[in-house]
Amino acid sequence: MTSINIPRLDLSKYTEGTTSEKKQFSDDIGKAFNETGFVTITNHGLSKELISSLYEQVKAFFALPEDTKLKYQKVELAGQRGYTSKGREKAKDAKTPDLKEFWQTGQYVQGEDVVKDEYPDNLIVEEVPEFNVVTKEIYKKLETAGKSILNAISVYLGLPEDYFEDKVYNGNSILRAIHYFPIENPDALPADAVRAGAHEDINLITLLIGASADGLEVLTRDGEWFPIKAHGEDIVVNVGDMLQRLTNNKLKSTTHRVVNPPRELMKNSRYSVPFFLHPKAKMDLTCLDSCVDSQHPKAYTDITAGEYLDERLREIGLKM
Ligand SMILES: O=C(O)CCC(=O)C(=O)O
Ligand SMILES: [Fe+2]
Repeated sequence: MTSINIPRLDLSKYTEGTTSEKKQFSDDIGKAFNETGFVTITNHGLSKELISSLYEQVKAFFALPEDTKLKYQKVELAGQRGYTSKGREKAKDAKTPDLKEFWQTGQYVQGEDVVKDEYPDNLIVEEVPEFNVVTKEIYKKLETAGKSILNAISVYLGLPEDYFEDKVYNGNSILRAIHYFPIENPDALPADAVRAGAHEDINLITLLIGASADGLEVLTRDGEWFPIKAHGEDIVVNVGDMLQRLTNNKLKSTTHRVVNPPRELMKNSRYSVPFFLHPKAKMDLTCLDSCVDSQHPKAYTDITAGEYLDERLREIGLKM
């Protein structure tokens, strides 16, 4: 069996550490992103209490009657805000939709910014008022943690530490609360139906709360699936396709999936909350000069983040 290194890193060593601790963090996360594209993070600024309260509210939302949840489904927004019901999203090359339903919250735009008119408004769940409050707080805290991680990555890449700052300010990031719903009769499922089919994330980096429940697996370079084991409140952070593209494959966007539990546990729900950190649509994803040389010829055409996102949302069935 392949063993892969998914290091557990302390983010406070970067945000509050000495010069040498900061350097160490950049080196460690850079190396891990170069090899497998996954790390787990502690001291990320989200308290245990905040995370439990998030789960409480997420459970309360998904427990609402389907009719109520469907009030918040806006197909014309390609699932980018509000509710997406069962059976709508599938992994890029899959035939059968994932066994999940989810909710998406977008940016809370600060100040006067042209993106205010580009982004759809967030939807407010009237029936569960606290859900709106806690998802907003989680959005902001994960965005802050994500920005620190991008700073550390910039240092690793030899870029100015603030390279991503203006690109992700008021960026198009999405917080997604996912409910992998109970399956009462596993025999009735199509043979290829899974909680989340093998895929790569589209965005720059993903920060995931909820790794404590089993099921998340990454594909190793030897073609074996390797389960991610994280401690209770750890956050799993991985590289998405936008960062892989910008770095001309120096940082790896690794394929991952969520497998179904053993039959006897199919009746249990699984919840997870990924934050997909996106830049503004106008960010240029042209491969960085510093990542292109004769051993690493430029692997991608030039594209902006907005154009790339559009292309990808079509592939997963969310955009027509
Ligand atoms: O639910 C999980 O653990 C991972 C979900 C995921 O990979 C995704 O939504 O992109
Ligand atoms: Fe993912």
